[in-house]
Amino acid sequence: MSNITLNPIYEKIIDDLLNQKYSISDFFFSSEETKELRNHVILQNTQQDFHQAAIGNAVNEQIVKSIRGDKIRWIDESKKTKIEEIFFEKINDFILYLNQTCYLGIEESEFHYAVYPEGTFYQRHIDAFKNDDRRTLSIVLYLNDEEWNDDFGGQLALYLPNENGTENELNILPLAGRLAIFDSKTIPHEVKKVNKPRYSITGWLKTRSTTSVI
Ligand SMILES: O=C(O)CCC(=O)C(=O)O
Ligand SMILES: [Fe+2]
Repeated sequence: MSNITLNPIYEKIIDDLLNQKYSISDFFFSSEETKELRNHVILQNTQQDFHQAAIGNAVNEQIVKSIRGDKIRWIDESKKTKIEEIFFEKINDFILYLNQTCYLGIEESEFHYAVYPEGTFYQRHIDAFKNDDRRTLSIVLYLNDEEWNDDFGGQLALYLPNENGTENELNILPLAGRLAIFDSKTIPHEVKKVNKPRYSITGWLKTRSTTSVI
């Protein structure tokens, strides 16, 4: 650990994750980087490269839409553009830091762009799949414009368990450049209905599977 330079932004995220299983950071990416990623996602969306997001192996589109209405496009890290390269450089540096300081054993990551058209939402859920326990940390970077407020909806609601069995609902506004990170296996969450298009990059840091039989 001696050759790791202490990074205060990463340290704050790690402290939060250890103490409360989620962290909200407004300083991970610069406003310039956020703006470029935002322009990129808007341009791609106009080129209609996005498709209706699925849920597990559900096939009925009407049922899927009653649970989640976002449209997504997976990012291929091997074909990254200049701004995506900056995104992955920062994320991969953070993964290295997590592995070196917390021994998390992150071996893989996956990210997609997401657009929530007006009137859509994502009902309460947990990100880890029942038959695949590799998703460890969920990461969402919001790419909306600066003046997003409660009237626009689209809050990320985290449902945080209390010791007495009740839970607290924490509502997070999807502000430009805001990074939300939370435990993929234990934190139920939802995206409240949006009143105007909402843009983000969502992804997961994954460990080696502990359930698969080789
Ligand atoms: O966009 C968000 O705030 C959360 C998205 C989400 O929960 C998901 O894609 O699994
Ligand atoms: Fe989720």
